[in-house]
Amino acid sequence: MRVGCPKEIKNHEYRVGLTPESAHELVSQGNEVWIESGAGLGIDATDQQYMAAGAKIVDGPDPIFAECEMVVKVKEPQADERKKLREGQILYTYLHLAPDPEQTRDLVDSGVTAIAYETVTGPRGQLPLLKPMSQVAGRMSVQAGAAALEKAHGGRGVLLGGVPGVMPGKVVVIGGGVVGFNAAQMAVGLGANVTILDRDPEVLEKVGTHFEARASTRFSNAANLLDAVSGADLVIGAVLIPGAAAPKLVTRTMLKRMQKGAVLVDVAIDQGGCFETSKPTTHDQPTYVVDDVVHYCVANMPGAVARTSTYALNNVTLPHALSIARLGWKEALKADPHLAEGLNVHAGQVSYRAVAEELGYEYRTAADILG
Ligand SMILES: NC(=O)C1=CN([C@@H]2O[C@H](COP(=O)(O)OP(=O)(O)OC[C@H]3O[C@@H](n4cnc5c(N)ncnc54)[C@H](O)[C@@H]3O)[C@@H](O)[C@H]2O)C=CC1
Ligand SMILES: CC(=O)C(=O)O
Ligand SMILES: [Mg+2]
Repeated sequence: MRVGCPKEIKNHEYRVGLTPESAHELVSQGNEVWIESGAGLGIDATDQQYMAAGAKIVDGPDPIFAECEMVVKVKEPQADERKKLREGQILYTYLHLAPDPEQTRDLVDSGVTAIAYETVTGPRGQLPLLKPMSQVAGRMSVQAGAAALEKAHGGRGVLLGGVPGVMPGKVVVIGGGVVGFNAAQMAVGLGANVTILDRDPEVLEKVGTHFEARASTRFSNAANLLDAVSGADLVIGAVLIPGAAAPKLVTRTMLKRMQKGAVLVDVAIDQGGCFETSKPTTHDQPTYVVDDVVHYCVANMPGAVARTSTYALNNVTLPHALSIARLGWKEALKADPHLAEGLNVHAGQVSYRAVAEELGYEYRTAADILG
């Protein structure tokens, strides 16, 4: 198969869909790999390294979208990229369609076969292609929140770890999955006072057993959320209902009860965000203020630590890319029901239930498409 990898064009997105090592694996299994010149520069992977791996370097993204059977990326295709997608082409990348009606419409209109990293499942129902980026974003959320808490950045001037004789900051993590667990690890490590809320008793038990007295757990309902966020210095939004738009758990009314200069980091922003007042921001301008509360809502947090993130991402995306290239998308999805969960759009039809329901499309099951 001819597999192409364009340079990412989202704001401050330095990751790349294929590392030279991944390109080499694809080439050594008999595939052709086309890389846009400069695509790897964000991680210091040069065109020469890709050529040494057996890839062909092309100028600009157009040859890749025009001539490659599969396009491998990191972020959802931006409007300019979507215009270039073709019927029958395979797009393999993060999509986050439920909160994004424009992108969904363009993918449906293009006739592309779009496989979303974030909905591919693992044998125990986990999301293995989302996991490494959630680990990164969870860990980063505490760094981002700690910086935003500084007075010069609009925050209330609290050091999360405190100092001897002065109380530490209060960190509230909503959702104890991968992002939440990693955020809690960092916040606990800094010596903050940490509370994790989730509505899944098994998650509460796992997190409670792991952190023991170093963090508190609370069931997530409206009353407990209001109580927790109203006393918090930093609130991290880390909920997920796979493939669906995030529930708005912290309402505008709750926000008004928060402390002046408190910080919200909404990691769930790529699924629309779990605070009513969240809207996506970029690494260029990561924060804004509503009702005296600082909001950080960057939808591609891992892009800022592109070296760590690109390698962590390629570790989990490459095996499926290899099987799609070897078998073709249809046989690869038939052979692996977990990969089939990644099919979101095919030939003008939406094949992921939560996306179809959220955006009002007819839903056609992947099983039906695969025949
Ligand atoms: N902004 C960014 O750059 C990035 C964003 N993300 C996003 O972060 C979000 C979280 O991802 P993961 O941690 O991997 O998901 P996960 O599935 O591991 O964890 C989500 C947790 O939310 C909990 N939850 C669901 N409804 C809840 C509620 N009403 N109250 C409290 N908890 C609730 C679930 O029980 C689960 O434990 C996703 O939207 C993901 O796409 C991930 C990586 C990067
Ligand atoms: C998961 C995701 O959206 C990201 O890594 O940017
Ligand atoms: Mg994202």
